[in-house]
Amino acid sequence: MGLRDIFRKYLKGDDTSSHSNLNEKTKIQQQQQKQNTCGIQALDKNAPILANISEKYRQFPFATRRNAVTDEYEVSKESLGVGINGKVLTCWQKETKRKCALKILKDCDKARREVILHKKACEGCEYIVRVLDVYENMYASNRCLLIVMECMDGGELFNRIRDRQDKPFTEREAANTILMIAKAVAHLHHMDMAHRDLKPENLLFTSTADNAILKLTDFGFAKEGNNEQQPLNTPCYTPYYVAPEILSNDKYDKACDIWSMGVIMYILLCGYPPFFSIHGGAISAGMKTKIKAGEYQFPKAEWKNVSQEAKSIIQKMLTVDPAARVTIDWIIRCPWFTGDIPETPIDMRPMLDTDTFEQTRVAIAAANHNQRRADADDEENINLLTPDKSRIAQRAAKRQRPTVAENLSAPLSQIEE
Ligand SMILES: Nc1ncnc2c1ncn2[C@@H]1O[C@H](COP(=O)(O)OP(=O)(O)OP(=O)(O)O)[C@@H](O)[C@H]1O
Repeated sequence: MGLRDIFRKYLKGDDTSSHSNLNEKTKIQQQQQKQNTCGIQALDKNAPILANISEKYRQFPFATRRNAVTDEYEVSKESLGVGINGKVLTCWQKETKRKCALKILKDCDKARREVILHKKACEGCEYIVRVLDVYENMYASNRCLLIVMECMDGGELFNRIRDRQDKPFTEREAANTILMIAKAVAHLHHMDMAHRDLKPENLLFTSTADNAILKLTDFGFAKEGNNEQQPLNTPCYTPYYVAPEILSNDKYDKACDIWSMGVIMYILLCGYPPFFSIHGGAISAGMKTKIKAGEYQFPKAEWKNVSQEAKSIIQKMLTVDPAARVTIDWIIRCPWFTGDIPETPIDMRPMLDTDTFEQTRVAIAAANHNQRRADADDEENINLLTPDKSRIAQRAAKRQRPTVAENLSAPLSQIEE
């Protein structure tokens, strides 16, 4: 049995937890529908600065609006996506009828940092989701920041590949996709910013058209400058994409984006991640060891038709020592992107298997939520769905059988072929 089949088997292996995860997701969505647009209110012009906002974030470096977002936008109940910070809703600009996306964050330092960095990053780069407006409003009795963004109608990276039935994904397309990600990351790194949460859920297509552009979003963990004496106490990560230096609690910044890109590139070329496991918690000790040692393989079954050049780029991206890892400028210059790339079809089904992939995301989000709540740094950024998500997290923590996410977290060496 090849690694692709093993990955597929373990994705599908845990029916009970899959169902409960699906139910939890439905519950989150129902709760969101209830909470949605009702109760968004203007913020009084003279409302005092929140006591918990630190000096650094008191002033936005751009104009925000304090009138209700509903003055200019029709806010729908339709949810475009579920993130750990809550909901992203569809809205329409009343004047232009333009479809947009609305992300609501409880106002606090972390939310302000996200908005400020996202707005700054999207200027001058077509590969980063545009922030159109920022409102300071009241919502569900909380002071909130409402980010109006361009609507990415093509959806998330893997969902688009999965939904495409007509032709298989190829190495040529993988190169085009990675190049768009690389251009977004290059823009950030050149402005001395690291994204630090690069994953397929944060990579969205403008539309479903063939020539759609892939753009990066979610600056919730982005960091500017080289202020390295203050790493997050408990780094947040999605197990598949986490860089070894984060697991070792070392300083981490731009180089961790390169590692995550390496993982995404690996998946795009074979259909399963370089590091996954079948036992233990959301990220098992065995999986951590493998990531820290940079131990992964290019099994012949899936990799024999992939170009040597692509493999070599992945190897350089997945270099354990962040100082020795290639930089984004090196990656951008690789001839692989522009050269004669094979049209080898890639079987993405294991990773993209419709339901299991969604359920895995929910389980990982729940596990991460647990971790984030333990981090005093993040404590104040409680999202508007906290009660529901806490329940999922508690349930995930108590569950005897491994969840789907947990299934994905055992080292490859533990898998017997
Ligand atoms: N501009 C947009 N257009 C369309 N869909 C979007 C847009 N922004 C976000 N989404 C959808 O909402 C989901 C959650 O958005 P986002 O990642 O910004 O939220 P989050 O709460 O910070 O998530 P995370 O759990 O990754 O930290 C995305 O994965 C995507 O599916």
